[in-house]
Amino acid sequence: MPAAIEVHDLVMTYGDLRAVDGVGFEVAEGEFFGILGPNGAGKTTTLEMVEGLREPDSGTITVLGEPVWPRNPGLLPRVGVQLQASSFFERLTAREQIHTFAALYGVPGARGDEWIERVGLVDKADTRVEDLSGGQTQRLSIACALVHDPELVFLDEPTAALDPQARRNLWDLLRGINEAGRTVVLTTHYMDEAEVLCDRVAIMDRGRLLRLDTPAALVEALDAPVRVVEKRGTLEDVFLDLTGREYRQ
Ligand SMILES: Nc1ncnc2c1ncn2[C@@H]1O[C@H](COP(=O)(O)OP(=O)(O)OP(=O)(O)O)[C@@H](O)[C@H]1O
Repeated sequence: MPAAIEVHDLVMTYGDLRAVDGVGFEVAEGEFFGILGPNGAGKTTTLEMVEGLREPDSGTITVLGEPVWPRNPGLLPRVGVQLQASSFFERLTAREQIHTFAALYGVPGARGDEWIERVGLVDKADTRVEDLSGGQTQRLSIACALVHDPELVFLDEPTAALDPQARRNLWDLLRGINEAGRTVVLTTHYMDEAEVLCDRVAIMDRGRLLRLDTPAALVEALDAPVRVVEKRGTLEDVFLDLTGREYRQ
């Protein structure tokens, strides 16, 4: 399968700090790829360089066969990036926000309405973005990243502020777009999320890539004693069984 992303020997320093220190990896087309690592590992910096938002000190990056730096406008319609809430247009409602994104990408506003529904924000469509909760804002930012049906999607901790209902719904949504052939790259702090969703994960720490493999192979290779507990489900499964999977406000 051709590579959607090729990264070689990426370096980014902030003063004395090597935030990203010789990172290299490939992501195949159609792959669901996760980047894991503790706070400050260099995940966001890596992602921003791969997205073409930040210029690396050194190293090369190719996305969908094209270089990402200097900024490559040809890639914009083919790639979706979940922006931080601070990048929203001020004083627009959720619907106006996503319609604006749709218009920028030249897709019909109706597509924005579909996405409002898919992320469970119909009741909040007429609410201004600054009055949305953290989880609602996050769902809107994901919808805005996907409204133009990009071939490749980047999501930075997409489920960080979400309740279990929204998290599971987002998992289903991301799995769906991946099964439809889209490449998905995300960072996460949730191991269960990485295990359930990702074909392969890269584990970073202190700017370096420590391991890269399928979740199963990484667990298999674990050279440490583990406590084996037979489980029928997780506490989260119980919680969702009791409280349902519908989006909450
Ligand atoms: N603009 C910047 N100026 C200076 N240092 C920075 C800057 N951006 C990031 N850093 C530092 O670079 C390191 C890597 O940060 P980065 O945000 O990439 O980590 P991360 O793995 O995404 O962390 P988290 O899980 O907390 O989001 C951190 O030590 C951070 O403090």
